[in-house]
Amino acid sequence: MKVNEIFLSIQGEGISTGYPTVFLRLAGCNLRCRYCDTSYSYAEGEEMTVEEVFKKVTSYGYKRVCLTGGEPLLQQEIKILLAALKEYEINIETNGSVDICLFPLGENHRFTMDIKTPSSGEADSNCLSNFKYLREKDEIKIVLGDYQDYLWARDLLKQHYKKGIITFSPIYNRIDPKKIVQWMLEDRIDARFQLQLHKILWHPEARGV
Ligand SMILES: C[S@@+](CC[C@H](N)C(=O)[O-])C[C@H]1O[C@@H](n2cnc3c(N)ncnc32)[C@H](O)[C@@H]1O
Ligand SMILES: Nc1nc2[nH]cc(C(=O)O)c2c(=O)[nH]1
Ligand code: SF4
Ligand SMILES: [Mg+2]
Repeated sequence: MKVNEIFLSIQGEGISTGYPTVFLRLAGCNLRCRYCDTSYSYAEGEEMTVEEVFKKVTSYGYKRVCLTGGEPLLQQEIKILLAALKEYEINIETNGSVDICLFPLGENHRFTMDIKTPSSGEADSNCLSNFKYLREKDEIKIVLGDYQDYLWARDLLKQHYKKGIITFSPIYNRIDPKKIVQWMLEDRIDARFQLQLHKILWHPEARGV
């Protein structure tokens, strides 16, 4: 597996925000979101065997893992890793462009699937058939840069949403986060608003946190 970084921090995003979590960031991505805060993961990485990754991830003594990147679903070996970590609570941050039905998940594992909005420049990459494979416990994450993105996302959800926990969040430093809250409440949207907690606690460009 090509690994960009492995570190222990607290989960800064999504429904497990605040819990100690081991982060496994795989290298390489098939998209180029304009706002991407992790472009250092596109090329930088070290080849590690699944056994080496397993050893490192389990060495921290926490049973909560965030598998991210780059795009983690581009590396087939994650299937072996997920099987080895079947008792671990794992969320897989995926960009929504990869067919998730090729990665059936166990009870303790869930997807956090982005829907790429127009501001990302990658809205044509969304694999919309993924909506039918998401379960109640999976997350659908929508990162917004402006009102156009919000309207676009609201309409897309109306058409395609089936199951899963929806979160809205801002592109960091691009939009006043309060505006998103205001739009959600005006439209009586029953979704979760979130900020990237790690960027509040540490420098927004800090790595390994
Ligand atoms: C770096 S990506 C890696 C996983 C996968 N490639 C994806 O896009 O979901 C992890 C999460 O960070 C979010 N993200 C990246 N840059 C961001 C930024 N500048 N502001 C807010 N969220 C950002 C992405 O939308 C995604 O939900
Ligand atoms: N603390 C912390 N929480 C995170 N949740 C998702 C992250 C990611 O980069 O995918 C991330 C990250 O980079 N740091
Ligand atoms: S898909 Fe994720 S890692 Fe890839 S460019 Fe977009 S935000 Fe960055
Ligand atoms: Mg991040």
